[in-house]
Amino acid sequence: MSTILDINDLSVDVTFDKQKHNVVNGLNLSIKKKQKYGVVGESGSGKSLTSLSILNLLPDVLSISNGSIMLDGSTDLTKLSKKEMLNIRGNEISIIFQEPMTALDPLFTVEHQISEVLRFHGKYTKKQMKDMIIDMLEKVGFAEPRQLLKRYPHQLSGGMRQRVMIAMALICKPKLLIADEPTTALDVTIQAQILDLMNDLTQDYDTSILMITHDLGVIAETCERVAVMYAGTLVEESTVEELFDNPTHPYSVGLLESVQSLGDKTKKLYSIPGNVPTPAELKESGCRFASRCPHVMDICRQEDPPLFQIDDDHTSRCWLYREEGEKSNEYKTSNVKG
Ligand SMILES: Nc1ncnc2c1ncn2[C@@H]1O[C@H](COP(=O)(O)OP(=O)(O)OP(=O)(O)O)[C@@H](O)[C@H]1O
Repeated sequence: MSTILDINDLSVDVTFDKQKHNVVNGLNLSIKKKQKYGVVGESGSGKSLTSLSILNLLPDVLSISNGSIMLDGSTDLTKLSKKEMLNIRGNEISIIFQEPMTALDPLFTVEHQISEVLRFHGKYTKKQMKDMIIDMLEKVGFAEPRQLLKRYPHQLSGGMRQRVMIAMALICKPKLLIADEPTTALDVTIQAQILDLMNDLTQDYDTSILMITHDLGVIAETCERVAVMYAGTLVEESTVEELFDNPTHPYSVGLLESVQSLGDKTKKLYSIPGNVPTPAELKESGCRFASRCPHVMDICRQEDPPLFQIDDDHTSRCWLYREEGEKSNEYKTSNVKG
């Protein structure tokens, strides 16, 4: 399978009090065509900044300090101007946010907002646009799409608004859909419907998904591969099945434990002690998880762990796996994607 998005050694910095602090650190991710790829981590792990970097939507205080983001092997998105990026957004890459009201304009009808996307990216007559919009609204599950055309966002429920967002995001059949916490604001029953819908439609359109979430349940439901992020670094990467069966990084183990304890009423609710360090709290070197890790060793506080190869398809940024990394002959930081 060829690659649709290749993030290479991406670093993002934030500037405050005239100082630069690192918030995404040497990130490597590769999403294949038609693949559903998840990025999971607690609040503050750098997930959203990764998706905003892809779309050149970083706020002014944040900037990409290193790396490239290749779309379809040929276009480095970090090199595009805001204007050039407008042609990519909505057409080749679309994004759905947690709260559709941030993306939908309260002043315009559903029909107007979806036609804007079509007007920007194609040359269609009014009649063609209307037909395409009705067809798309039907695909996202509206039984009476014509009745929806003249409605305003505030006249819709949260689930309906998210369906409209999905219609807007997919109407140009993008190569990649970034879904940033797309169901977090919705009721559990609606969540499942929206995830199913995204799964089905992206399959029909051969669209890859980058799913950004703090919720491992969402990853299990929708994704094939997963990257676990912590304080701006990728700490573990594998298939979703492998992460659930054989998590290696102590942070991933903690995340999984907190999900499992949710489902087991006999167990006390588990949460990983402590918080993700803020950019200003990060140490110069050493593992970023060291202060919360139950297995912390001296080396963890001194040296940045590289990504160790656990097996062919599984990497983990933890000194506990140094031996496995050496055995598999991959313990060369220059050789491993990190
Ligand atoms: N506009 C901003 N100004 C300053 N710092 C920021 C800004 N946005 C994010 N950060 C910092 O960057 C780090 C990563 O933020 P990011 O939003 O990517 O995390 P996240 O994993 O997506 O969490 P969340 O789910 O809460 O959005 C955080 O430590 C945050 O403090």
